[in-house]
This record gives sequence, structure tokens and C-alpha cells, in this order.
Amino acid sequence: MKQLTEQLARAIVRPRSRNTYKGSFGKILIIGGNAQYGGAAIMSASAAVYAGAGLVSVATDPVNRSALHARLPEAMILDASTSALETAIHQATVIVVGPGLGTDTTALKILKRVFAAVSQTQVLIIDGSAITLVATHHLAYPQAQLIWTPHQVEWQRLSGLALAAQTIEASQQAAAKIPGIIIAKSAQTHVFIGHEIYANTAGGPAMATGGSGDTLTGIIAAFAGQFHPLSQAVLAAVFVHSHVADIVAMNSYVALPTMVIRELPAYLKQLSVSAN
Ligand SMILES: NC(=O)C1=CN([C@@H]2O[C@H](COP(=O)(O)OP(=O)(O)OC[C@H]3O[C@@H](n4cnc5c(N)ncnc54)[C@H](OP(=O)(O)O)[C@@H]3O)[C@@H](O)[C@H]2O)[C@@H](O)CC1
Ligand SMILES: Nc1ncnc2c1ncn2[C@@H]1O[C@H](COP(=O)(O)OP(=O)(O)O)[C@@H](O)[C@H]1O
Ligand SMILES: [Mg+2]
Repeated sequence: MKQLTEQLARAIVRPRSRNTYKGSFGKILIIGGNAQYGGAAIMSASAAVYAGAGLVSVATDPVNRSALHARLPEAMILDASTSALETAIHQATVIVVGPGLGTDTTALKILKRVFAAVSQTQVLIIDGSAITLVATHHLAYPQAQLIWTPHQVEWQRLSGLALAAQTIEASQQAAAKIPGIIIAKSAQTHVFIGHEIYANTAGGPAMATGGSGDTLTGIIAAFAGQFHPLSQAVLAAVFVHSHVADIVAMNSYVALPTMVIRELPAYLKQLSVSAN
């Protein structure tokens, strides 16, 4: 098993080239946020913007429009239940589906449309409610470069492994049957990429607060849009999310998602200019 360290993140997060524009750093689409869980989509989108994504759009319930614009004017917004969703999917390079999506019939309909519209060249991060829907309704895996971010109960739903049975070996065997990268989140997060297993060395209980996982999806999306190869970008994102939370937790009892998000640009700058 390998370890996720700052060295790995430093190798990926390098200074930006001069001859670039917003389109050089990823076109991200976040799909989620129903009337109850609008904050999840806002945290995911905020994390993407603050982790350097070039362009971020959010397909959500229109009830979240004012809140999203007020919190994050950098993001664009569309109604997830209209055909604007398919247009936005085709324009995106990286898509997140699930934060705050919910599991009702409207959510299932949106998820099925997403799975039908994505293509093999696109990165699709499947999180939260979307994982639960895939497991509950036995949806076929979509044709895309998949990244799954289950917490322990979502992993139970997706893999069939009860929490107590989620040993590294059992989880690896289950992960091998699912296409893409699996980030099995817990107090000791493991990432399964092909035959490799990576253990996160950062993070702690200050992260045990609603929205931490939503925030991770935005960082992964931003990194997938900016850095290559995808596997290294994903590993760096997992480390950076937890490490920035550790930095926040040095002076704060809780590492709230909004606090972690705010710290991202300064940490990424520091990482990019530090000796490789
Ligand atoms: N501000 C917002 O808008 C927010 C919106 N959010 C959005 O909400 C949606 C639903 O996501 P979810 O994670 O809350 O619900 P679900 O998948 O049913 O899991 C919870 C169940 O599992 C259990 N449980 C046991 N162990 C566990 C573990 N290690 N980790 C986690 N759970 C564990 C737990 O047991 P309990 O703690 O109640 O005993 C409970 O029974 C999703 O779309 C998400 O993005 C949230 O991000 C919050 C902020
Ligand atoms: N005690 C802990 N130690 C380390 N990391 C934690 C701890 N508790 C939560 N986390 C991290 O916080 C995130 C929680 O994700 P998730 O449960 O999906 O949150 P949410 O859906 O509320 O956004 C994961 O990245 C997980 O690894
Ligand atoms: Mg979650």
C-alpha cells in the first residue's frame, strides 16, 4: 500500500503557464442540490472555484439560484430539470453528480439523463445521493472516466460490504468489479486505482461535519480539470482536501467546509512555488 503525501501533491500542483485562459483549467459542471440540500451543491461548486477550476456551472433546483449567486458569483447556474442539462453536459470536461441531489424520482430522472449524456472522454465524479441511487436502482455504469467517492454507508450500498466487513482486502476486491477510481472515505480514507491502494496520511475528526465530502468533490473536479494524469490529480485532491482541513484545525475546533474552501488558494500557491 502507498501513502498520500504532500510530495505527491507538490508534483502535481505546479505554477500556471503564462499563455493560458479560463478554458485551460477545466469546464466543470456540478449536478446536485435539491430544495433540501442546496448547500451541498454550493460547497462543491465553491471548492471547485477556489481550487482553481477555470469555469464552473451548477445544474440544480432553481430554488438555489439566489443563494448560489450570492455565495459564489463566479459560478453559472442552470435548471437541472430542463434540456439545458444535456447542453451543459456536452460542454463540460469534468462533471460531478450527486452532492445534495436527493434520492426521489426527480433525482433518479436527472441521474439517468446524466448517465445517458456523458461520453467516454469526460470525467464523471459520482458522489452522495448518486451513489445511493446507482446501488438502489441497479443502474448500469455510465461510459465515462469514473471516480466514486462513497462514505462507509454509501460504500456498503454500492459494494454490498457491511461496515464491519470493509477490510482493505475486501474493499479492494469489490472495487475491482467497479470501473474507475474508488475513494472509500472514512477516518482512514483509501483510494483504489487499478491494483494500487493509497492510504491518506492527512485529515482528522475536525472534518466530521456535514459538507466535507461535498467539498472534496469540488476539489477533485478542479484538479481533474487542471492537472494530468487523472490518477495523480485525484490522489493530490484527496490529500489537499484533508491537509488543508488539518491546517484549519490547528487553530479551530472544527474544519468547516467553508473554512477549508477559503484556505485553498493560499495553500495551492504555497504548494506550487515550493521546491519539487
Ligand atoms: N448542507 C447540505 O446540503 C448537505 C447535504 N448533504 C447531502 O445529503 C445527501 C445524503 O447524504 P448523507 O451522507 O447525509 O446520507 P446517507 O447516505 O443516507 O448516510 C447517512 C446515514 O448513514 C449512517 N452512517 C453510518 N456511518 C456513517 C459514516 N461513516 N458516514 C456517513 N454516514 C454514516 C448515518 O447514521 P447516523 O449517523 O444517523 O447514525 C445515516 O443513517 C447527499 O446528497 C449529501 O451530499 C450532506 O453532505 C450534508 C450537508
Ligand atoms: N474523523 C475523521 N477523520 C478524518 N477524515 C474524516 C473524519 N470524518 C470525516 N472525514 C472526512 O470528511 C469527509 C466526509 O464525507 P461525507 O460523509 O460524504 O460528507 P458530506 O456528505 O456531509 O459532505 C470525507 O472526506 C472523510 O474522509
Ligand atoms: Mg457525502
